[in-house]
Amino acid sequence: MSAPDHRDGAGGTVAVVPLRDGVSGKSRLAAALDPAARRRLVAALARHVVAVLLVSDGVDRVLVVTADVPFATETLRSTAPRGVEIVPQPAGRPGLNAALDVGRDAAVARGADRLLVAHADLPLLAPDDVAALLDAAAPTPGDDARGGAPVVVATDRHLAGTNLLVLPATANFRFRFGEASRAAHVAEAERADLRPVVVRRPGTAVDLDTVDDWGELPRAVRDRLRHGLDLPLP
Ligand SMILES: Nc1nc2c(ncn2[C@@H]2O[C@H](COP(=O)(O)OP(=O)(O)OP(=O)(O)O)[C@@H](O)[C@H]2O)c(=O)[nH]1
Ligand SMILES: C=C(OP(=O)(O)O)C(=O)O
Repeated sequence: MSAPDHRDGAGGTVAVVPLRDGVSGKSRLAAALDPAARRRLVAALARHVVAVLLVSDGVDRVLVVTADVPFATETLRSTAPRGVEIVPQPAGRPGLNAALDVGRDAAVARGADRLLVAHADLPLLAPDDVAALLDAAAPTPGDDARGGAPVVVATDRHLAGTNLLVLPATANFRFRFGEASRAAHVAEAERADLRPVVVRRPGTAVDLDTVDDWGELPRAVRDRLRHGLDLPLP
């Protein structure tokens, strides 16, 4: 069952997508793609993730947090009319975890009761994946009495990182993206007395960081991303 639609009012589930600048991202792909191709790739991937979130049941709003507003604006030009909002990341708050704190503040200010953090580099993400994460989450954020877990961690294919994360918007939960973040987020949920569940599905587990990740993508997906072409929505 999908969450109620709060598009016209306060509350609901707000997706927060961190997006790095158009120059430095995807540095680990430098051996496979030149800077212009990496920029096209980052843009096409971000458009894909945002487009999936915008059509997913249960997602009420999409915020993209970035220090590079011109890049994000250009990247999302085709999706912006459909409701994505770009939130500037101040220069004094650098890094991924700080970006998410900025996004959380913005989401709470817009009345969010649940956050869905989604990285902008998930080429196989589909609306069914988003639905599965929200189904695994407690219907009332922070309350698992009616089934579902307050914190849902969607890990990567190595079971090491976190590609998406569902949590109550106002929970005392520190973002711990970086090395071994799957275990760090599970520990953080337990510290905050919020039951965590870890989910691993093909659409949520495949992120694009390394040359190995690039090589494992279906050829048709690689060809589109190399040229900055949008990925088809399933
Ligand atoms: N706003 C913001 N987003 C970030 C930052 N660092 C990473 N991201 C985003 O967080 C997600 C995961 O990024 P990573 O895979 O850790 O880093 P990356 O920049 O994509 O790639 P590498 O250069 O290889 O580390 C992607 O959506 C990035 O765009 C940051 O400092 N600020
Ligand atoms: C920062 C993370 O992602 P990535 O593996 O994309 O660097 C993480 O998993 O915590």
